[in-house]
Amino acid sequence: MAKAYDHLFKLLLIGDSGVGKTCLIIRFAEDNFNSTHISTIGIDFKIRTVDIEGKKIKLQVWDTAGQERFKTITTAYYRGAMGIILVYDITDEKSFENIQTWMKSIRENASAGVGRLLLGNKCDMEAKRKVQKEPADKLAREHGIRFFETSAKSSTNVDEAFSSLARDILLKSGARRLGDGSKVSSGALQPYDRKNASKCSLG
Ligand SMILES: Nc1nc2c(ncn2[C@@H]2O[C@H](COP(=O)(O)OP(=O)(O)OP(=O)(O)O)[C@@H](O)[C@H]2O)c(=O)[nH]1
Repeated sequence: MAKAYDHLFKLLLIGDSGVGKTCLIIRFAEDNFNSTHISTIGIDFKIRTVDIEGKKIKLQVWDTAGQERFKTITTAYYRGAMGIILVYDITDEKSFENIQTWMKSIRENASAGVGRLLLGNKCDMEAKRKVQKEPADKLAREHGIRFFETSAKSSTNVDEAFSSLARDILLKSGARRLGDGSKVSSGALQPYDRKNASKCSLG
């Protein structure tokens, strides 16, 4: 029987409790949204297969608990991730300030060169916005990563964000394959240095 996919990529979402990590994953994997906040206990994952550059990419998306008390459990999963999505809430300044701490946690716990992506979630709540796009854009540029404003509620940029990270991982693994003649199927990826892109259709 033919294999149902060409590549399996493991992605991980991190960020403060309540920024919408679980909702983003549920929107992406099940096209659904729930307005109640049930804090993730430890770690969980969902799967969706997407088509990128003519390849079937199975994305295993891991959801981590944002609460500090689960940190020992969640950081243990960083190492196996090929892409890490850092999420803050555009209505919560503190969650944006803490992105620096989450970046540090990636440096300390993830594989070198892991793909990264910055998301400012809840961009449907423009009236309650506390974090402007410019500082987030600047931060993403400083780290050489892409940035999107998303809304799990209105579906804005959710598919685009996951697909862009998957595409970057695919391209990087292809580049490595060309470079050293060996196939890369996990972990060790090159640092990301493409031009940062950002958009929010509600911006
Ligand atoms: N308006 C709006 N609310 C959202 C959005 N995404 C999530 N929420 C709400 O924010 C709250 C927290 O969402 P969760 O997805 O549970 O947050 P989390 O980051 O997984 O939280 P932890 O599991 O505690 O780390 C819930 O009440 C969601 O309904 C969004 O895009 N827009």
